[in-house]
Amino acid sequence: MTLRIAEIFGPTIQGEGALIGQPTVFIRAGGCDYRCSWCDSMHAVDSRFRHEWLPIQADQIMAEVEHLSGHQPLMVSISGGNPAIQDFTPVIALGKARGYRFACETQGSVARDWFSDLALLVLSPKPPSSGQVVDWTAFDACISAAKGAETVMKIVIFDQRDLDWARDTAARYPDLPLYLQPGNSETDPSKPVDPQHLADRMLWLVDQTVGQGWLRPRILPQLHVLIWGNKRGV
Ligand SMILES: C[S@@+](CC[C@H](N)C(=O)[O-])C[C@H]1O[C@@H](n2cnc3c(N)ncnc32)[C@H](O)[C@@H]1O
Ligand SMILES: Nc1nc2[nH]cc(C(=O)O)c2c(=O)[nH]1
Ligand code: SF4
Ligand SMILES: [Mg+2]
Repeated sequence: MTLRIAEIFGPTIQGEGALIGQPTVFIRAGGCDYRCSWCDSMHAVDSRFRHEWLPIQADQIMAEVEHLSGHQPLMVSISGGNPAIQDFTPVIALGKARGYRFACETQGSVARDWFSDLALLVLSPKPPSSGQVVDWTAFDACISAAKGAETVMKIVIFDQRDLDWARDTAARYPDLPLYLQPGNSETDPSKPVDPQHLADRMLWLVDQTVGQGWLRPRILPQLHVLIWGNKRGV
């Protein structure tokens, strides 16, 4: 069975959320059931890039991960696109047998049995600014599919409306650790990011959460964007 993979890269550091700073290899699956207006990974979403998504077998994927990591087991993040539209069971089984651990980033629109094989499931429901509408039944099915696997929620915030939405969403899931990250409005890899702009976005988000007495979320920037801008494969 083959999977459609847009890119495999690393080791780099996890730039977002619960595992920020942790050495990680990324497997970016090709294809997504969403079209977020601000998606920073359209090369793994838009079918215009489909010819770049290699059909590749699970053992070839793990061979590349092992090659990149010098055969040192580490955290592997399965992202995309939406990796949940494909079956990563064999990749995770091969990797775990060799000591690798797996995290997955998904928007929570498709539940998979293999979520329970993960060390961490990152569910990132999409706020109004994305232009997408969350199917909460599917989202709840993702939480159930994770079974015992650690599950966190990470929400991207562009504006006040997103923040109000995140507060309501967080209240529905009082037991999920919650991460907020400011949205990056410049996703063109050929354009530089302005570090002061990113800092200003963080400042606004901290002011509007912690500053207003909402102390539940952890608020983190995209560390990889601070380091490498919108460069691909980092
Ligand atoms: C590219 S997505 C791929 C995984 C999955 N489709 C999802 O959205 O969770 C990985 C993470 O990047 C976030 N993301 C995408 N575009 C972004 C942007 N412009 N600014 C900040 N975060 C962004 C997503 O919300 C998600 O948490
Ligand atoms: N360094 C780094 N950290 C990340 N965290 C989530 C990413 C993603 O695109 O899923 C990502 C990515 O592309 N690079
Ligand atoms: S769900 Fe994720 S990969 Fe798909 S369009 Fe939205 S941000 Fe991009
Ligand atoms: Mg990314």
